[in-house]
Amino acid sequence: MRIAIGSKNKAKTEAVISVVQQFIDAEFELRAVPSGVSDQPLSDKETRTGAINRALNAIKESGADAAFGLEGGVSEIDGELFVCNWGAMALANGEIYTAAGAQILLPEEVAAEVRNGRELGPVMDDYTNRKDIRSHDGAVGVFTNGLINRKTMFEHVILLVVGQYLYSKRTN
Ligand SMILES: O=P(O)(O)OP(=O)(O)OP(=O)(O)OC[C@H]1O[C@@H](n2cnc3c(O)ncnc32)[C@H](O)[C@@H]1O
Repeated sequence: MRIAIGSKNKAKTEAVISVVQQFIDAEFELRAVPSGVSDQPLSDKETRTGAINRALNAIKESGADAAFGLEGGVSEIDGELFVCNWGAMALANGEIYTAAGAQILLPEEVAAEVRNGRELGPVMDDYTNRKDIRSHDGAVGVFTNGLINRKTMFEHVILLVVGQYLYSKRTN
């Protein structure tokens, strides 16, 4: 099966490849496609739409049999901001499977910058004094003391997505 991935971010591409290759005989190609949502999605709904758009755009650009999209964002609960993540798998026949990732609270110092219109990626780089956090630990890795990094969190999302795809293909 030819599978496209709608990003070149290593935390995303490595998560998709490491999980999917366990269950599907696949050749992968990476495509940096638009998400069709704002650079910093501000709700679960917008983040999920971004993941779906990335999967659909990757399939359209590549002509692959299936494609994955992963999107990070923030969502607000009772005035506090949580980092949120969504994944989608789109098939050439139009089927779409989606799942959400773990969510954890962002410290108010970080949340305030995002509310002021900055993207979480550069905010996290400034906060940690490190480069390209979004492609490695991610906010989830930083604020769990490295126990769950962004790749591991995305692996869980991909397991949830691929599991639904495999369930739909089961024969009783
Ligand atoms: O290369 P692409 O696939 O675009 O990956 P990205 O990390 O830049 O883009 P996302 O669409 O996943 O995330 C939207 C914004 O939120 C940031 N973001 C989301 N989750 C994050 C996390 O766990 N750590 C740091 N930044 C994060 C990200 O860097 C972007 O600025």
